[in-house]
Order: sequence, then structure tokens, then C-alpha cells
Amino acid sequence: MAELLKKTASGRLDFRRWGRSGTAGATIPAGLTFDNVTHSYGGPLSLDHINLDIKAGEVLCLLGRSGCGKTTLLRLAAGLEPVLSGTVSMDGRIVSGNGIHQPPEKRGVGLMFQDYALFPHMTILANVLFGLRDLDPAEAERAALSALSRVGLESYATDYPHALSGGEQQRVALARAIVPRPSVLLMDEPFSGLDKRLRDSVRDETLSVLKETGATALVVTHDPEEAMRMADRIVLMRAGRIVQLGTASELYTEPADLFAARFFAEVNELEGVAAEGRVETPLGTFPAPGIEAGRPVDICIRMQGIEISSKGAGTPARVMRRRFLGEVWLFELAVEGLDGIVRARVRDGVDFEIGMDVTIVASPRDVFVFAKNEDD
Ligand SMILES: Nc1ncnc2c1ncn2[C@@H]1O[C@H](COP(=O)(O)OP(=O)(O)OP(=O)(O)O)[C@@H](O)[C@H]1O
Repeated sequence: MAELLKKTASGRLDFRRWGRSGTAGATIPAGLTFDNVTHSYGGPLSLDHINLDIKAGEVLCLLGRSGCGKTTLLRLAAGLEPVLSGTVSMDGRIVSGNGIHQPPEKRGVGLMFQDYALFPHMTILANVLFGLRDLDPAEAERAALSALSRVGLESYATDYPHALSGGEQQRVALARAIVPRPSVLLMDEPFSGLDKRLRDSVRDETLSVLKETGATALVVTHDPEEAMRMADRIVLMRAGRIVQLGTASELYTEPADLFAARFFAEVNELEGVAAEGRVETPLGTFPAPGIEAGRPVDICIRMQGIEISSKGAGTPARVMRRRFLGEVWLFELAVEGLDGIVRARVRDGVDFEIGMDVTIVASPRDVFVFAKNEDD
């Protein structure tokens, strides 16, 4: 083994030229389609009519609060849960629903979870080999060592998991997940067990490995920044439903509702009533396109969209509190005609002292007006 390890490490087996799919071969990414899918654990619907088309080779993040159905969606894709109604298809072929349930091992999917799930009594190499049982042993070992080499851990092949740090263990888990060349990789909060610094580097490395292998990836996270850093597209979920699907930039610049706007930034929330395509507030008049006159609305203003100045046009306000947060200052401002306070995140805030009278302006691109929805 040591000989093989040396040869492999120096011989630079090309990670991109493996053989057949499921046998450490070249990855053939699969598209994954959820068509009107519902699911229940016996009580209310945990997934409520999900329609989702994931393109082959796409990295898609499932984003949402705890309990919104992200893991359930992943389990349905893996074949670990049956659908209640609707169908799940891979490359246009139904794998769940319509009386069909293809078992997980036949789907060509790889799984990776937050707790690494490495077997503690097996060496790192044996852990990675675990997914390659159909291969000739020598070929499997070469493929496993090549995958370990790709994540920079080939020299740990004979060690046991306890000898590795959390970040290293997660990289082993990544090597194990990709070595059988799955068509679809399903990852459930894969980085949440790591501290922030490690998380960033393991995440970046995982993303480059994903792009290199070309596998379709479905990644669960509750962290919007993580989703924005990784995803080609993001699915924002709430209570078993899809709230919005789009690129990071689409979700940020055009949130579908108050829930979506809140998810990507800290916001100030005001209430008002629409009048002829606009709404008047103590912070100014904002467009409310398509909302009928007289309809109650929620106005949402991102904290970084509030500009403060010591003089000039704007709404008069008084600095009540301020706190230095490193990259920005967080201000709390009292505004005449408004019951609550307005919060602003400002880069150059040192000159605005507590008690000072200032003016504030909300930048239009950070203001969103939504017809009131009882769910919010
Ligand atoms: N095994 C189970 N039995 C019964 N109910 C379950 C089971 N697993 C999940 N649920 C429920 O189904 C819903 C969706 O759960 P799911 O785990 O998919 O959400 P999630 O978004 O992944 O949450 P988290 O981020 O906390 O993992 C929740 O209401 C949850 O309580």
C-alpha cells in the first residue's frame, strides 16, 4: 500500500480521467426534476407541491430556516423517503412516484452530511474505499488515493479519523463522496460543524472539486452567505414550499416577499397603505407598483441602504445609539412621526455622535414594498 501510495502521490493520477460512472469513472451529471411533489411523515405536509428542475452539473443550494423541508427534499432525491404524490425524475426517468421507487444504491447519488460520518475504526483510505465496492481492489485503491490526493490528504491514508482535524475529516468525507463519481451529490449542511475560518476554506475547496468533477450538487444550508458563495441558483424554502428560485443576485435584488428580503439582509420594517402606485412614510414616499390603492403594505428598508448626513436633504433624525462593529457602525435613529427606531449600517460613522441631529435618506435600491401577507 505504501508503495502504491508513493507512486500515486508522485505519479499524479489524473483525477479527471477516471473510468465508468459508479466505478470511479468520469462523472456524467444528471438532471433532477421534482414534479408537483408532496411528502408527509404522517402529519401535515413536510413538502407541499414542490416543482423544481435542477440542471445537470448545476450547484443548487436549498436555503431556509430549520424545519422548512430542506433535508426531506434531499432524502427524496436520494430515495431515502417515498413521495406522497408527484414524481422525482433523474434525466427524465422517474425514480420516485407513479408506483416506482428506485432504491438509493441504484440512483448514482452520493451523500455527504455535516458530521462527516467517517467510520472511526477504519483507516482514512478504507473510509474512502467504502464507496467503491464494485471495483477491482487495485483500481479502487488507486482511485481512492487519487481522490485523497485531490483534497491534499494522501499522506494520511493509513491514519485513523481521530488523528485528523474537523476540516480534514470533512475533506475525507468529500473524497469519499466523489470517488464513485456520483451523477448527483447530495450534501446536508456539509460545513456547519466547522468553525468559520475552516468553513470558508473547506467550502471553497469543495466547490472547486464539485466544478472539476462536474457532478450535479444539491446542497442544504441555512446560511444565506454560504448559499450565495456556492450556488449557481438558490431555492429559498419556507414551510415545505418554494418561496423563490433564482441566482444569488436575483434573490438579493428582487426578493419575492418580505420573508425573502429579510433572509438576505438586516432590514427596517414599516407599515403603510398603498395609494396610487406609491406609499408615503415618515422616511419618504416609495413606489408600490401593482398594489391596489387602500391595500395595507409592508415597507422593508435594508439597514445598509440608510445614508446619514450631518446636513442636506433627507428626513430629520436624531442619533440615539451607535456601536462600532468593525467593518461598519450600527446606528439607532429616532425619526419624527415614527414609533420605532430606524437602524442603519454605515461605513464612515465616526462623526455622527449620540444626540446629534442628522438627516437620513433611504436608497431606492434598498427599499421594497410588499402587499401585506398574514404569513409574514
Ligand atoms: N423523521 C421524522 N418524523 C416526523 N417528522 C419529521 C421527521 N423528520 C423531519 N420531520 C418534520 O418534517 C419537517 C421538515 O423537516 P426537515 O428536516 O426536512 O427540515 P429542514 O429544513 O431540513 O430542517 P433542519 O434545518 O432543522 O434540518 C419538520 O416539520 C420536521 O419536524
